[in-house]
Amino acid sequence: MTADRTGPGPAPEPGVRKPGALLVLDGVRRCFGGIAAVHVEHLEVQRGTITALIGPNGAGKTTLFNLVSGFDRPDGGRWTFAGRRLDGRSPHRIARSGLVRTFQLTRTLARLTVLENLLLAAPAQRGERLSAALFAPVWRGQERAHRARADELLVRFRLDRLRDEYAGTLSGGQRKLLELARALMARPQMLLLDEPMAGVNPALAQSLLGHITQLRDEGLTVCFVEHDMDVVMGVSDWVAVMAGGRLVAEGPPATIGRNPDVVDAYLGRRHDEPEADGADPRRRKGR
Ligand SMILES: Nc1ncnc2c1ncn2[C@@H]1O[C@H](COP(=O)(O)OP(=O)(O)OP(=O)(O)O)[C@@H](O)[C@H]1O
Repeated sequence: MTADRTGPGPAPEPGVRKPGALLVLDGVRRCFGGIAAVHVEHLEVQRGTITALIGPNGAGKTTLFNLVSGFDRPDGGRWTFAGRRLDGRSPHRIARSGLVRTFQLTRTLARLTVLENLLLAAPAQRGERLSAALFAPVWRGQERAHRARADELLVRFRLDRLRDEYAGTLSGGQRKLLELARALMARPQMLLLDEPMAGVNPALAQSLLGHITQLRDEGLTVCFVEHDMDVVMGVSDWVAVMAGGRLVAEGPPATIGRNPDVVDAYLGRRHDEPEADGADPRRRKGR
């Protein structure tokens, strides 16, 4: 289901209920040294939308991503994905449920080729288990399917010419495309992207944004952390704002840009107000 981006949507209130919510968080808390880095009472992510998660440095955005994807453990709370409880599950189980988070290429992955990176990101192969020696034809069929999926993604992201290059030789933007392609090997329902545009040149950033909206149009749900307000306002259907670990506002991008609480807590000025020097305020970073 793709969200209706033209008709009236959910009210712009923190914690608002949404039709077709895919991810639903309740009372999710994480403390470091007695201080709550995250304390989200209620948050729903609507299926088939692009949701930007914004907030000042230290607001808790990355910690929230780590919790939801199983890479960190909460001190309290629960969340469901497509109606299934996922709190307490391992990152592997969560990814298998269809909720996948991208990571920057590690040094180890940089020493593998682009194609190897994709094949390694494929869902666990049954052939890896000893008992599966009995099922060699099944395993070979799976491997063929993974290769076909990798080829499809290499073409989609225009990385096919680079398939045999070491990932470490790619440009910043090409690495981001590879990270996206790796996440898509498992055919997820929802992607969590942490600053997908960081370190990407403007031309490739446009192409990356095009890919993300295209994936949304095909039914994928995307939630991304971003500091660049230009990107946030240009690409997202919905914006959730965190400050001090809490969800302080949410709404469509235009509404969020005019929300006085958000302006105070984060943006510093109204999104649609010109700066004194005449520069477009959307060029300002939220940092
Ligand atoms: N492993 C950790 N140990 C101790 N404190 C942590 C840890 N991880 C995060 N924090 C603290 O939790 C708070 C939230 O950090 P987090 O990185 O989630 O914020 P953020 O919104 O992603 O910030 P940024 O935009 O700068 O990436 C910060 O005060 C941070 O110092």
